[in-house]
Amino acid sequence: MTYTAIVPMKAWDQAKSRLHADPHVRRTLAEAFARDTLAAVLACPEVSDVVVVTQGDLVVDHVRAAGAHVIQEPGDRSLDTLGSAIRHGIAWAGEHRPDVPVAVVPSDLPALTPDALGELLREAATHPFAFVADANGDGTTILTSRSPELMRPGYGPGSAERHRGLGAYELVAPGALRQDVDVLIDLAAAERLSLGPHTRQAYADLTADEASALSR
Ligand SMILES: Nc1nc2c(ncn2[C@@H]2O[C@H](COP(=O)(O)OP(=O)(O)OP(=O)(O)O)[C@@H](O)[C@H]2O)c(=O)[nH]1
Ligand SMILES: C=C(OP(=O)(O)O)C(=O)O
Repeated sequence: MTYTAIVPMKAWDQAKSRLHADPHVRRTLAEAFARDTLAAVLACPEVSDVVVVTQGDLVVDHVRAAGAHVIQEPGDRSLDTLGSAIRHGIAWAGEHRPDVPVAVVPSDLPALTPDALGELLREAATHPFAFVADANGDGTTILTSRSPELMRPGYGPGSAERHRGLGAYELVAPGALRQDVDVLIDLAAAERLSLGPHTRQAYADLTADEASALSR
């Protein structure tokens, strides 16, 4: 069973505001999380197409070179920007791969690995609609459905409860699939699990001043 993966990816200079870091550090980390997440999704044997939805020009160049499809979000979007980005991805899947299962994979999972994702997607395929709660338990990382038509994204604060309410089955998943990075403490938790190579390098490359400002 293969999947269409939909990866929402904010422009790197706009992403990860809750890290409360210097703009250069924030952008560098956001880019590294996104590159590691995308590399893991592209290398996952259960994924046949990867669709990245973004407004970022640099993201577009990287994503095309990496071998994924790109959907550029229109500028005039509703307030629910993550939801509308995902809906663009679902529309692509509905048009091009209507009978293929779908997985939404946010681009802030730097500990994600192709094998862990593959195992999860095989388990998810036994449920019409399913989700993975984030490491805190209140949010959602990965959301899956057996077809684009069955996908009901409810991302945003408190989304685990919302996805349960929408009938999604809660998948048991290892930390690598649950550890999104929203705030600094999440980065330390992802490091304990094992960071992807881009994030490991970006973290190691922080100057002593940047690292100490980040942890303050
Ligand atoms: N294409 C697109 N992706 C988004 C949008 N909002 C969030 N995302 C992506 O969805 C994932 C989960 O979103 P968040 O955890 O809120 O990440 P974020 O918006 O970068 O972080 P904050 O600025 O701290 O809210 C991240 O990988 C983001 O890149 C959006 O408006 N458009
Ligand atoms: C988008 C979500 O949350 P966060 O921004 O906290 O990752 C979510 O969990 O649905």
